Amino acid sequence: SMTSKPSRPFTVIVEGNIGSGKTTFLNQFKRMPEVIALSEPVEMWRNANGHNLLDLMYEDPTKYSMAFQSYVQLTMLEMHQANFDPPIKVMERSIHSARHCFVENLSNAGFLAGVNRAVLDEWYKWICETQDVNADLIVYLYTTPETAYERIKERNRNEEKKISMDYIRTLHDLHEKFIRSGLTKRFCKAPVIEIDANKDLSELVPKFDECKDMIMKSSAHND
Ligand SMILES: Cc1cc2cn([C@H]3C[C@H](O)[C@@H](CO)O3)c(=O)nc2[nH]1
Repeated sequence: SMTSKPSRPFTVIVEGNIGSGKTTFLNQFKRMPEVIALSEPVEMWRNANGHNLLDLMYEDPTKYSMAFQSYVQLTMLEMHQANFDPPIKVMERSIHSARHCFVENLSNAGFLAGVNRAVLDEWYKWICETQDVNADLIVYLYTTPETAYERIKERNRNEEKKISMDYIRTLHDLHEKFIRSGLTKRFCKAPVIEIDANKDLSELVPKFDECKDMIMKSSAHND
């Protein structure tokens, strides 16, 4: 009989604060043929039709938060809908952390007026109701705000020069709430896999390998 191909690959979403080690985690999967690892589309945000929306947002969040988060929502939806052949897709962040961590933060900070937040929210609700933006596993890379901030300063990404410790602490709290409030159950039934990504990289890789094994086992289960 025809086996009905699942509408999407076994989907893993990697969530975590800025500087929590997501890129390092994703790179572990880039070598595996049965996995397609999709990094956050930062390059698209840096060049949206010639505009560096990421830089504009950090330079003048009041003026550009709406344009930036609206474009993030579109690019994240494209990532959710990207269905390649490999049976497993690992995504860096999601349309969900965009809404519940970053949009929430900009709104709380007063950079996103109520009307803008309402429009973003209407799009988000419609997308969740009509598109398949669900996941099979969520991996949460836990760090302290201090560790995250240290790594951001080390990595020294140009647009992130102005990031303050307060911003990272607030984002940390929003990620903790997003992950631990049960909100993720709306788009992923499985329990969140948490990795203590506070360690330095050498201790982290064995943890990544352990997590990779769990992902491979769960996805095999899924077929
Ligand atoms: C989904 C989502 C990711 C994301 C990243 N960012 C920022 C945080 C980092 O400085 C940079 C790359 O993650 O983009 C943001 O402001 N809003 C976002 N929303």
